[in-house]
Amino acid sequence: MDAKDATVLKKSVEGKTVPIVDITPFTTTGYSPEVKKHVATELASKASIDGCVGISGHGVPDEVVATAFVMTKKLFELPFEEKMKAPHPDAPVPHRGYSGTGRENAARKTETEDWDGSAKKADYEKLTDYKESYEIGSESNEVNYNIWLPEQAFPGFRTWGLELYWRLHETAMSILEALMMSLELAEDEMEEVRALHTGHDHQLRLLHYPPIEEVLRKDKHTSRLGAHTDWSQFTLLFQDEHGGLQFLNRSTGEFIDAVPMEGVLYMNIGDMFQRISNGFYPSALHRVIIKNPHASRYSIPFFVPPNSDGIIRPQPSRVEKDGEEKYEVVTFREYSRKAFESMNVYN
Ligand SMILES: O=C(O)CCC(=O)C(=O)O
Ligand SMILES: [Fe+2]
Repeated sequence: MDAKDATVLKKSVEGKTVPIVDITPFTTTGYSPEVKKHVATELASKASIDGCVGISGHGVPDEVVATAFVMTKKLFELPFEEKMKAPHPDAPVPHRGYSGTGRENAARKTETEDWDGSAKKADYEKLTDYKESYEIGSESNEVNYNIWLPEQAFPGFRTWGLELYWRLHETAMSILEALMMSLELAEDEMEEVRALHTGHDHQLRLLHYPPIEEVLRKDKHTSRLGAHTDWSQFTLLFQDEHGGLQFLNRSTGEFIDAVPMEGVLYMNIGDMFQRISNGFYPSALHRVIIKNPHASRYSIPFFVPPNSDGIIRPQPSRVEKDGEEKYEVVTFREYSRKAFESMNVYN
């Protein structure tokens, strides 16, 4: 890609937005297979373009989402010393607890995949994402075990976090069913994919992006969140009213807005489901730009990775349709270890 193309890639298009699909028939009982098939087909046509789609009818009540943002804000408003009572370790595992600003560099992972040939490696090396985060998982995950604040530091936080985790698990599994139906997988293939999801491997992430004036005072090598793909199967995301999340329009090379809308979550395909689907669904390149520099921005992604021993292979019926196997078999453990190492900034 030459320098001119790279300029285009960095531009975003005003007015063009991410498509929306209503998945109510997958989150509510009583719908016929024909109706579900109709939704799955719509999902296939919309989400296969850029690997992203807005989802309504996802089953998470508005009040639950509103409370989630109240709790997230309260968490990050705690004094730094309090938040550091649940520190993320200086290691990839467990990927849990609180990370202060400047620890991650999401674009670094993607840059190694050469999405933008003009990117100056030295600049990427210096760049850090200016955000703070807190990761929550299942209490039964013994590898990625939770790192909690003491109860008195934030009463009710732990109970709330786990409730939200399991609520989002339900939605995620409904979306998985829709995705599998959209790929027309055989029943044994669906069983193989379902078996990758025991429920204990998701990652609920609470995110805070501070106002930008504060960022600029501290360091010029910062971004809200550099362009990257997720390594999950797929990711669900709620963002506040400030917006800023964008996905790459693969045909034009421009980024399009994921506009905040009540009742809509954004779903993006990650590296693993790109492989499972033999490339039918592309892993979505996304970033967070500054829409309102004066305000804090909050978002809540829910990553849906396969379990860590999971073997990820393009499903045979897709390979047969495509006439070639586009990806080699990988284990999620090895894939995610490499991805995590490449994007973390250790002191
Ligand atoms: O904050 C957002 O809207 C995006 C977060 C994200 O892409 C990530 O954490 O991987
Ligand atoms: Fe992401």
